[in-house]
Amino acid sequence: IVSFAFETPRRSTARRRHRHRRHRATFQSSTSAPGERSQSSSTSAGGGGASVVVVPPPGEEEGSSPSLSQSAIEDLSTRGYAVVPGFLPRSFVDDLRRDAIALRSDSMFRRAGIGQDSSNALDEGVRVAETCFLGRGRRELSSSTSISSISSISSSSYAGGSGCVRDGPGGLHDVLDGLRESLDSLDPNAPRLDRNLDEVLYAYYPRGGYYRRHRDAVPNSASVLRRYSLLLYLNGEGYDPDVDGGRLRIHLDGGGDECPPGEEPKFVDVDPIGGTLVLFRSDAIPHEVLDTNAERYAVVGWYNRGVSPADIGTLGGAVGGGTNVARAAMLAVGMALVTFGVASILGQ
Ligand SMILES: O=C(O)CCC(=O)C(=O)O
Ligand SMILES: [Fe+2]
Repeated sequence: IVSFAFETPRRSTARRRHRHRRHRATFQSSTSAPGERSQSSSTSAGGGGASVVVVPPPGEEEGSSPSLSQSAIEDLSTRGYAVVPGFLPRSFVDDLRRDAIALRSDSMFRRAGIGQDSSNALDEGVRVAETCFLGRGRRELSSSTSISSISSISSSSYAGGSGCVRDGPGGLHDVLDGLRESLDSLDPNAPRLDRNLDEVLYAYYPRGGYYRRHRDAVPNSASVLRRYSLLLYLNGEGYDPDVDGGRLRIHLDGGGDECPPGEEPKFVDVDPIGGTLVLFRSDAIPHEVLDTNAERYAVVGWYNRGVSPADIGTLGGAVGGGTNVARAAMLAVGMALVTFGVASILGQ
């Protein structure tokens, strides 16, 4: 069993001063049982061995939009996932969490189904969570509570009216657009990610929440369009994964929704500390949210490839059986693209 630790930009001001430094974290031997982690680690691994470079990029400068470092891009292309602690500055994290809390108190969250399945079924054996789909400029998501609570606007470049921490300049959607551009640079030969098909939501796990092992993109469903999954944790400074649970477990055993028979479990656990970004390949990385002992907030998103004519049979079936309005809307956009813009879909 191996584990590793790197500095995280939480609590200690001494640590915060060093947050722009580059940290190389290397797996070390440890005697802990699978799933146990060292007290100080932000990420720990079970069963495997590898070297991980984590670069907290600058996010605190006024007016700058956090961007993906080259090493995170390399991690993503070589290992299929990247973890970036401190990607978002604390004030931004706090504003987004307040926005999510305000939207939840305005009843804009729904019990979450199992996202990658075309029926989007509710299954408490697999997942206990609530979600609120976010689209740029979705007007019904302009919570009055969320306007007054946004504190980072005065001290940074965010501007605009209600929901501006999402929709305003330098807000969430701008950050996510910037990440999409970085992801597009990963494989210049692959078709562009389709901005019209981005999916973004707030996710809330209550105490007693979880999301059992799954993949975000599975064949024969609309989720097949998902290329990259994104997680941005929004938990407050008091969130302590040793007590509050809710770690993200990234499975590296080569299996799909289950560990292959006879394989040793191999995984990395990520602390859902506010500001941490996780990106991974939606089809290749099974993962789960371990049981939560406290309320847990995150932005969850998917960057999708465009719809190709070959997809239409599969996706048509998915829309027919679907109850997920956002997914159906996404597919409607995709189908409209096929109808009206085949050339652009084929990249010609
Ligand atoms: O919140 C997390 O850490 C992961 C959530 C997830 O896997 C999902 O929403 O598909
Ligand atoms: Fe997932």
